[in-house]
Order: sequence, then structure tokens, then C-alpha cells
Amino acid sequence: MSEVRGARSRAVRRAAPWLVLVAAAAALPLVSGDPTITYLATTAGIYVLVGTGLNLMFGYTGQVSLGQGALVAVGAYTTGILMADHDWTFWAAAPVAVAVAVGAGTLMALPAFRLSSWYIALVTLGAAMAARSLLVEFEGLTGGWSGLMGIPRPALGPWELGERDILWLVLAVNVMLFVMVRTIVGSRLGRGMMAVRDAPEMAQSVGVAPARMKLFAFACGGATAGLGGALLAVHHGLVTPDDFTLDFSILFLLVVIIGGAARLAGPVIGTLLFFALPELLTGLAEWRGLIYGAALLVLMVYAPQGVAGAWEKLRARRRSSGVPADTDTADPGIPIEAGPPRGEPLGVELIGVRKSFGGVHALRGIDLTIEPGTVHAIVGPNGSGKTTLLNVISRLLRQDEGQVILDAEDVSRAPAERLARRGVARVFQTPRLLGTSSLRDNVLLGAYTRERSGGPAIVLRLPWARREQAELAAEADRLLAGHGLAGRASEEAASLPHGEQRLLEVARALMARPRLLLMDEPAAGLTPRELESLGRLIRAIRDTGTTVVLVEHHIELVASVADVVTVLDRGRLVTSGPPQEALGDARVVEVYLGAPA
Ligand SMILES: Nc1ncnc2c1ncn2[C@@H]1O[C@H](COP(=O)(O)OP(=O)(O)OP(=O)(O)O)[C@@H](O)[C@H]1O
Repeated sequence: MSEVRGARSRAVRRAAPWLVLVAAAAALPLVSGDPTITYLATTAGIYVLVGTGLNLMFGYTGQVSLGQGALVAVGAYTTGILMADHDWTFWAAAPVAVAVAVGAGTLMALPAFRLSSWYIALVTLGAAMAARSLLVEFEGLTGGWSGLMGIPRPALGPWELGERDILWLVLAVNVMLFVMVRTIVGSRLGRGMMAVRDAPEMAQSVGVAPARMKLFAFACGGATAGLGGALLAVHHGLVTPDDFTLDFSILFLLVVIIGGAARLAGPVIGTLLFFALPELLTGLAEWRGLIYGAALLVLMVYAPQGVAGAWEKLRARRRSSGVPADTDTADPGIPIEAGPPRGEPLGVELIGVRKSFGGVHALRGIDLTIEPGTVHAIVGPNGSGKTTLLNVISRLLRQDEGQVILDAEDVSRAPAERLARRGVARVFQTPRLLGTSSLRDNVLLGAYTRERSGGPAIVLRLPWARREQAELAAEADRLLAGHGLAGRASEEAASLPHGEQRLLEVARALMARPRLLLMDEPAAGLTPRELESLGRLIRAIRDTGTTVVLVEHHIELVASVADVVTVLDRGRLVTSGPPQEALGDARVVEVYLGAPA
């Protein structure tokens, strides 16, 4: 009971500054008689709205866009045309504006499936530049240089909203959006987005489809820009191409970066700074561009996580210098709380698998059967093709020739995320984690394909979605405890030493309740104590009914846990059999020690 009360009071404490900020903004028109203040506050509110959508795209999903201004223009002009030329109400025009902006945003996203972030930045910059020319060219629709005038205010029946009411409307929309974004980033959707941003291959290995995630992020960015545009149109009462310059488009990215990307407070802080600074710098008008540029450079070098990130760091430092952190590293001998796999163990069959990288033949026709429910170790000298083999099995790489059969199904062309849904999990050679997320969130990411609640249930915080999330969080905490990370669920993953990062990856993989677990050198960098518990863990995983494929250099570990050992050398299979037999084979000794002179 007291725990529930504690959680509630923490939630109230966290929400308090936001409530004060919203109340202060809402009270502005009541305490200040100056209409300019209300006007500026409404504009700032619209910027926060657009910035929050961009934060979801850029901050959380890593998709840079310099074209948000163009999407705001799309929303504003759609609203303007429908309201001024066709007498639509705001309530009918705004959803259409959102839909059109989502469509335009999705179109802008198409190159994102093929290009890296910085090329997308160029594409979206091009879109921002083209948008203004199009607004001028399509004069019949857009009014050309003069734009659209006489856009009426929204009305509720006979009552037309005043300037003050529009501010309140903007604030209400912001509060709703803030709660929605907060829910999204704390859910499987948010974890999926961050996985796409931080480690796309890892994202696929847990079942996230990067293309769909990017599309979702661009659609969210488009929707908020469209809504921002609709509100801007009725707020100004007119729209002209001059409202949508290149500076306007870039402004949103700066707001997010300066405020703090991937921080909920980022767009709010960024917007406040952008509004406060010009006031403070009125005497230095001609130097403003230089001051902004210099501030951005300094911030990028010394506080790349923006103002919100720097503030969080400062608080964390203060907290850790006060109360000693809870580093209750449980005895790693505690039995691992890995639940039963989600089905029967999976077997794998490789038939004539070849893979080359240019002139390097990494795999030269591998035929191999991995029996379900066994620990199958793959060993061999550096560069013998072990990781390539794991990548082909997990579909992160497509073989040039041959077939991959998973439990009697030919998956030779299946994407990695589909295998994750069938119960294949992966531990990477170098840990691939959500560095800035908590240990709990990292483990929860493993349950991505297990969660049943869909996007709408998550966003609407429906009871069963919340129940499922609470149950999974409790399971993640148990797994963390079983890996010697008890009481540290809220710590940042990047703050862990290398060995513990590896254990965290194992915990994430187990959270998937895998039927086939692919482990790439999990013993690298572990202390003897951690090694011992890893050996016990691997045996325990097999005993619960999971097939384990273990790529490992640590021969003692292999000898103690493997049921079958396969030896590779320069892309060829040397031998495969029980550990004593395979490891004692004269050819294997030769592979490792070189041919006798
Ligand atoms: N993406 C790539 N591009 C080019 N060459 C690659 C790529 N991936 C692997 N290779 C090459 O393929 C060969 C096999 O590499 P792989 O990583 O599979 O070996 P490994 O047995 O896992 O080695 P290690 O034990 O060092 O991890 C090596 O010669 C490597 O340089």
C-alpha cells in the first residue's frame, strides 16, 4: 500500500513543474492585459507541439528532418484553403490538414528506408526549399506571394474562439500530446524506436521492423506538424509563403537539439530559449545569428544531450555524491529467473551456405544440422566465419547461396524480425544496448514480440495494456536480479562496466523466452566469477527447453557446456561432434596450432 502511495507521490512530484508551467501559461491572458503576450505564448505553444513530434522522430527514432516547416505549411495551407475558400469549420479542416501532412511526411520518409540520417537531412531540406516555391507556383490554390487571407477563427456553434481561447486550445492539445508521447516512449513502441536509433541490427533481432518504425515516426512528426499548421493558420488568420522560410524549418530541429533530444522537456526548453533569447538580445540584433550558431556549437561539444540532458546529468551527479548508489550486486549464483520458452526448442539446418564479402569467402558451402534442445558450440580461429554463420542463421545477413531451414520451414529469405517473432533471440559480440535507457527498459525490449497490447491500447493506456506492462516490468526486474543486477533497474545501461553490459544483453535475450538463442562470444570480458555463472546459465537455458548456438573462443567454457562442437576454419566446416571428439580431432589441433613443420 505504502509502495503505491510512494509511486503516486513521486508521479505528482514529477508532474508538478509541468502543471505549474501550463497553469502559468494559461493564466497569462488573465494577468497581463497585453495581447502581444497572449499572441507570443500561443505561437510558442504551437512550436512546442511541432517540436514534440519532431522529438519523437529525431530524438527517439534518430530520423533527422529539416523539413518540418514544410509540413507545418502543408497543414496551415490545407486549413486555410478549406476554411477561407470552402467555408469548412476548423474542426473539420484540422483533421484533413493532419491527414494531408501525414501523407506528405510519409512521402518524405520514403528515402529514409534506403539512406543514412544525414542524407535524409538533405532530402528533407530539399523538401523544405521546394515547398516555398510550390506555394508561390500554385497561385490559384495558394494565393501566390499574397497567400491566403481571412481565415476565420474556430467557432463552437455561435461562439467564436478569441485569442485567449486559442491559447488555451493550444495548451490543451500540448498537454494531451505530452501525455501521449510520454506513454509511447515508455512503452514497447518507444523502446522499438530507440532500438532503431541506437542499433538497427539489434532492433531487428528483437523483432522490431525498422522500416515500419521509421514510417510510424515520420507519420507522428507529420501529424503534429499538420496540427501545428492548422492552429497556426487560425492563430494568424492568414498564411503567406514568407511564414515558411528555410529558417522556419530549421528552427524546429534547433529547438529539439538545444532543448534536449530524446528528452520530453527538450522541445519546451528549446522553445522557451528561442523566445527568451531574442528578447534578451534585442540590443545585439545584428549579432544574433552568430550568437545562436556559437551557442549551438558550444552545446554540441559540451552538452550534446541539450539543456534538458545537461540538467539531468547534473542532478544524477548530485544524487550519486549524496546517497550512495544501490549497488547491491546479488550473488550471480542465484538461479536465473528465465521463464519457460514460448514453444518447443527450434532446430536449424544449413544446406550449402555460402557467403562472400567481395573477395573474402567467409562461408564456403556449410552443411550443418543443429539439433533442437542442445547447446551447439561453434569454434574456430579469428576470421573463420563464426559470426557470419550466426548472422546468416539470424537473417541479419543474406547468404549468397544455400538454404537456412528453421524447424522444417525454409527461412532463407525471411527478414530477421520475423525470426524473432518465431522465438529466435541473439546476444551480440559487442553489447548492443539502449545506452541512455534504464536497465529495465533494455531487458523489456527483449519482450517486444511477446507483448500483446497493440499501439492504440498502449496510447489510450487501456487497463489490460497497463497490466501487461506491469507484469513484464516485474519479470524484467526478476531477470535483472538473477543476473546480479538487483536494485539497479533504473540505472542507465551505458553506465555499466563491460561485463555487466554482456549480462544485461543475456537478460534481454532471455526476456524473449527464446526457443533458439544465438550467443556470439558471451564470455569475452567476463570475470572468472561471471564466467562460472554464465556456464551455469547456459546449461539452465538448455534445460528449460531452448536450443543454444554458442560462438565462443573460451574452450574450457565450450567443453563444459556444449553437447556438440562444430569447428570452422577459413569458412569451411572442419568437424562436428561431441566436445571431446571434436576438440581432440587432429585437424582441429592443426587449425589452432598450425600444421606441424
Ligand atoms: N561485413 C563484412 N564486410 C567485409 N568482410 C567481412 C564482413 N564481415 C566479415 N567479414 C570477413 O569475413 C571473414 C569471417 O568473419 P567473421 O566475423 O565471420 O569471423 P569470426 O570467425 O567470427 O571471427 P572472430 O572470431 O574474430 O569474431 C573475415 O575475414 C572477415 O574479415
